[in-house]
Amino acid sequence: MNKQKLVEQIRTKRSFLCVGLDTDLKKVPQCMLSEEDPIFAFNKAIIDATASYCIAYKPNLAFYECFGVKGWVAFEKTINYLRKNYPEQFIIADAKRGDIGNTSAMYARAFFEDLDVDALTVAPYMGEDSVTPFLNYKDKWVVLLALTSNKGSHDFQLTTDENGKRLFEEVLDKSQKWANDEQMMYVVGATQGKLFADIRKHVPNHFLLVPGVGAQGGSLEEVCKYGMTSDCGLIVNSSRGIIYADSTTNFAEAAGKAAKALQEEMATLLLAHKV
Ligand SMILES: O=C(O)c1cc(=O)[nH]c(=O)n1[C@@H]1O[C@H](COP(=O)(O)O)[C@@H](O)[C@H]1O
Repeated sequence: MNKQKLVEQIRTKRSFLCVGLDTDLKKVPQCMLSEEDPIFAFNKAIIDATASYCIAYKPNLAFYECFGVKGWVAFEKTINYLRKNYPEQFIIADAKRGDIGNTSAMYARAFFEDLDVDALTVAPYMGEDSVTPFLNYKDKWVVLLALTSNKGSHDFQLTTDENGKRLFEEVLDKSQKWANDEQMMYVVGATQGKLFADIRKHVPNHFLLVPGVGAQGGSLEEVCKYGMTSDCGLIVNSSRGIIYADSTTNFAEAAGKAAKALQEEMATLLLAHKV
C-alpha cells in the first residue's frame, strides 16, 4: 500500500488505530482452545470485531514463532484472511529483522514476496546494508526502530555523541539517505511524550508507528499534540488493551468496544488537528 492510500484510509475511517495481534494462548478465552487452530480462530474473531475501527493490524512474530510450524501456519492464515476479507487494511509484520545484506534479502523475500505484508519492523543497529534489501519492493515499507517505548530505550537510543546529538536522532537523519517517507516509517513509543516534538524536527513528514498506549500507559493525546502532521502521520498500536479486553466468550465484542472507544478518541483528535 502506498502513502496516499494509507492517508485516504485514515481520513475515511477517522481512525489511525492499529490492532496488535499478539495472540498468547495463555490469555485467550478457554472456549478458543478446543478450536483446531486456536490462534487463527481467535485472530479471525478479533479481526471481524475490530476491522471497522482500525486501519492496520500488527501481528508480532514472537507470538507465532514460539509455536513452531503451527504458529507460522496460523500467522500465514491470518495474513491471508486479512488480504481476502479486508484488503484495505495495512499489515505490519512486527519481526524486528535486520542482518548482513544477503541475509536481510532473504528476510525481505519471506515477508514481502512469500507473505505479502505491507510493512516490516527493522532494527537499524547493523546499518545501511542491513536495511536497504528491504527497500527493493514497491509500496512495501520499512518501519525502522527509532525511539522505542521500553525502559531500555535509554540504554542506547538516548545516549549522545560529542555534539550532544542523541543516537535516535542519528538514526533518523542517516536513514533518510536510504529511503524517503514513501517507504520508511519510524517506531516511536507512545511513552516518549514530549520527545515526539524532537522526532518531528528530524522527520516532519514521515509516518510514525506508535506502540505503547493502553497496557504500557502512553498518552494518545500527548502523542497527537507533539507528533501529528497534516496527513496524520501516526499509526497508533494497541495490542493487549484491545485483544484481551475480556477473557470470557464475550471477548470479541469487548475487543470491538475497546477498538471503537479508541477510534472515537482518534476521530476527535483528527478533527482538533484539522486532518
Ligand atoms: O515495534 C513495535 O511494535 C514495538 C516497539 C516498541 O518500542 N514498543 C512496543 O511495545 N512494540 C510492540 O508493540 C506491541 C505493544 O503491545 P501492547 O503493549 O500490548 O499494546 C508489542 O507487540 C510490542 O512488541
